[in-house]
Amino acid sequence: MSQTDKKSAAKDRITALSEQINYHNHLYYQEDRTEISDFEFDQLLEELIALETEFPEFLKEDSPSQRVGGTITKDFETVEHRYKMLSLGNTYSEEELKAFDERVAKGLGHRNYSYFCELKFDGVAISLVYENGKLVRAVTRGDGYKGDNVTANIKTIRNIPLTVIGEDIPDSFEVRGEIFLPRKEFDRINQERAQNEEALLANPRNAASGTVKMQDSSIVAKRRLNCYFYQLLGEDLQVSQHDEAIHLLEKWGFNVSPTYQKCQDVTEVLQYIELWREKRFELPLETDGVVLKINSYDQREELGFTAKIPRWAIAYKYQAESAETELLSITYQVGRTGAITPVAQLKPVSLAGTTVKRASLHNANEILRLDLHEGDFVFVEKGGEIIPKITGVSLDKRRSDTKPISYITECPECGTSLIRNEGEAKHYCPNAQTCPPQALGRIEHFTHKRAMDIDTMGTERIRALIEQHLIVSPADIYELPEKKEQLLGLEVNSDQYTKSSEGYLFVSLKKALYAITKTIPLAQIDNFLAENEGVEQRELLEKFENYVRKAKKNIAYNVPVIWRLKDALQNSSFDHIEDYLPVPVVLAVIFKKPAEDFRTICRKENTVHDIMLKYEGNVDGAQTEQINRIKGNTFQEGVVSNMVKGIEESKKQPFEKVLFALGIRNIGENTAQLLAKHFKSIEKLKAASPEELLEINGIGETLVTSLQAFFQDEENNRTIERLKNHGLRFEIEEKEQKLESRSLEGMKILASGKLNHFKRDEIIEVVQSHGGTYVKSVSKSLDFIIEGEDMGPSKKEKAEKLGVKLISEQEFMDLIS
Ligand SMILES: NC(=O)c1ccc[n+]([C@@H]2O[C@H](COP(=O)([O-])OP(=O)(O)OC[C@H]3O[C@@H](n4cnc5c(N)ncnc54)[C@H](O)[C@@H]3O)[C@@H](O)[C@H]2O)c1
Ligand SMILES: [Zn+2]
Repeated sequence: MSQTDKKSAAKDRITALSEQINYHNHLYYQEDRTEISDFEFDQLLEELIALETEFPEFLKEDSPSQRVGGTITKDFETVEHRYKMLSLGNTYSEEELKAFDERVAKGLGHRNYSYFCELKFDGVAISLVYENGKLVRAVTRGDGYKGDNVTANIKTIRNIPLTVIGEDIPDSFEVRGEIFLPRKEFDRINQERAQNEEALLANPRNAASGTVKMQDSSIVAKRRLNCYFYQLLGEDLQVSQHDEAIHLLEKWGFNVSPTYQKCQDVTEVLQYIELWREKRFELPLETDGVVLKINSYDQREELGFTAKIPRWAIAYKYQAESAETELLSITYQVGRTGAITPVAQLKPVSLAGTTVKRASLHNANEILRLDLHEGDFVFVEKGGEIIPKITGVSLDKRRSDTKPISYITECPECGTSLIRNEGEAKHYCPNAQTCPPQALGRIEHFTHKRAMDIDTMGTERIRALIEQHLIVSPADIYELPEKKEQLLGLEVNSDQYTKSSEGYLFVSLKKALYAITKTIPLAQIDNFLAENEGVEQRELLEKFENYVRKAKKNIAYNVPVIWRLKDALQNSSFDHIEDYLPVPVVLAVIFKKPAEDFRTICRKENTVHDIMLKYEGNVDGAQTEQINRIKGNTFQEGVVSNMVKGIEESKKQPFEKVLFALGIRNIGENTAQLLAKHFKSIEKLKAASPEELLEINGIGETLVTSLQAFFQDEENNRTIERLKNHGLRFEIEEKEQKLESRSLEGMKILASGKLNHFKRDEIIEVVQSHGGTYVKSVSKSLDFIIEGEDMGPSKKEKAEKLGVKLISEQEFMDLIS
């Protein structure tokens, strides 16, 4: 290549890299998500810096190599930093770390310096400004020069000192640290989100960053953020070394992670790095490396800064562990809202101490982005995420004849054509009424403690009833008592099943091996599988054969059975899912027939019980026994009568609970109560005009639309009719309407903060039983607010602004007594 060609190629590459880096910076800092790993990101940046160094004429002032990646948002007040908040240089290798040390030695002209090592906490940088001992401002890093004023949010973090007391506190100083979401808290939030079928938070860092930038401080307060501090800045600080500053921070009550260590030279630094490589996973938060800083402030000054980073510090980043493995197939999960999530089924591979067999793929876009083909070899990585993710495809290993993965078009649970709304990443199954996971969501809501309260129908049981076509609509529940006979013997536990993308039923390897073999107890099979966790299926079956021979477990019968299983697997074209076997293959072994014979009856069925109902061939006694061993637990007499009792009991639930149980969109518990009290019967509610509805405080347009849509659907009206015939209450009983007093008549009231004498729900009832109306948000129309402990500052401010009176809990009690 000629010099000019090389130059123009470099120029193009610089432009392309800058664009890419800006794009990923935007995702990372503005949208709190990532599409590539930090390592990949840092490689792009490194390549850019190398090119810009070789061709300085192409270095632009606004190049991402010259700027801190974050920006300021328009949602918060912008504040200028007194001291710039810089980024850190980073490296992933020991050589580069040593090279850094050489640069330091050269810069200072001697080796008489020490390092201070800290872990690199993976959160969000924050600057706290204190004046006269009081926290006056908390600002994000932003673009390094200016950041967002997020003081109200930061004040909700419990261990951040709002006031610093002690001797010699400087009039003004600044403290910097990292806000983070503790791993435990992150897990808790995600568990809650999973239960509510909300999108999961991807990793603790993004979650912390998103939380700090929330507009509502009361939500921030609910997420227990925490903070570690690692820097003190100011004019007349009586310290000349970083370790002294850290000790001062500790003394003043700032949360400092006790993981720091002073190191005399780079060898000690490397030991520190090794010490924490694994141990850091025991810490309560995510860390992604080590930061080493020159301890002496004078020496720091001598070394100075580049445009973006200090020359006296560097971050050593631990590389996320990555592994390569084969993509076996893709399965699709259907959520309770109908959302489809693809899951990559992988050949087991060991990664960061665990065996990985599955990776999340999020949605169809992710599959396109990765350009996944059938049978690809993929790279999996376990970063801060809970579920491993696929970071790329090994193109060298791709066979020439493979097809790109084609996304499913039908729901694997019910066969309905999937839809995808414009602008949304996920596909949905629109069959809300009868698609099993969606029906499950509706019925779980119906039986919930706060609705019909049928606690004898837990999720597993409901799922079993739906999957075996005994219920789809809530009204079907009340017909179960007449079907006692059918209930006995139904399969309950369906965790043992899964489905392939084509809708074929798969059963766990454990159950399958148990069913096809003789005289090997389930517990022993379980043990065998646990000991061979991570062994790929084909090899696993070899091992199982050896196990049978060695343990002398009916070799004459069992070994040929294992051969038949291997043959049947080899000759069938079903997807491959680790830990599971296709049911047609298992049936083929049991009935000594080709798996093809079972193909059709095993599609779109949820249990072996159902499949056998469709099977027309002969079944002898031994085979029946084998089939029964595949099945999960079954409904027994005690369970059935218990369930029936719970169902009968639920008929006594008051109208407001029934109304809530119907699951009308946007109608929560309180609204149901409000509507029930106001209209007193479902007929009157149904007949109400939009105007009538809107007159009720707390009822808005959205609710009116939801109600109309609900009653327009004939299916819903049929359900109501059926429920009525079963004796459920669709009107208020006289005694429910009795009032305790009229002392709050006509008043609109809200309680905020924690009350000492009433629970959340109780206060609503108390207000209503004295003739008042409980209102959920602060507005001008309120008569007063009962101020509890820790009432949110933003709510209080709003109330004051609107001139709404605040009264204490005691004053309220006086009012009603
Ligand atoms: N994957 C992506 O798409 C993507 C995109 C942009 C950035 N990134 C990653 O994010 C990082 C962005 O770099 P950056 O500019 O935010 O700098 P940085 O995160 O690499 O380093 C500076 C920051 O480290 C933090 N830090 C944590 N512990 C510290 C300690 N003990 N002492 C001092 N500082 C500490 C501070 O918040 C400081 O602002 C890079 O590592 C990059 O890989 C990834
Ligand atoms: Zn469906």
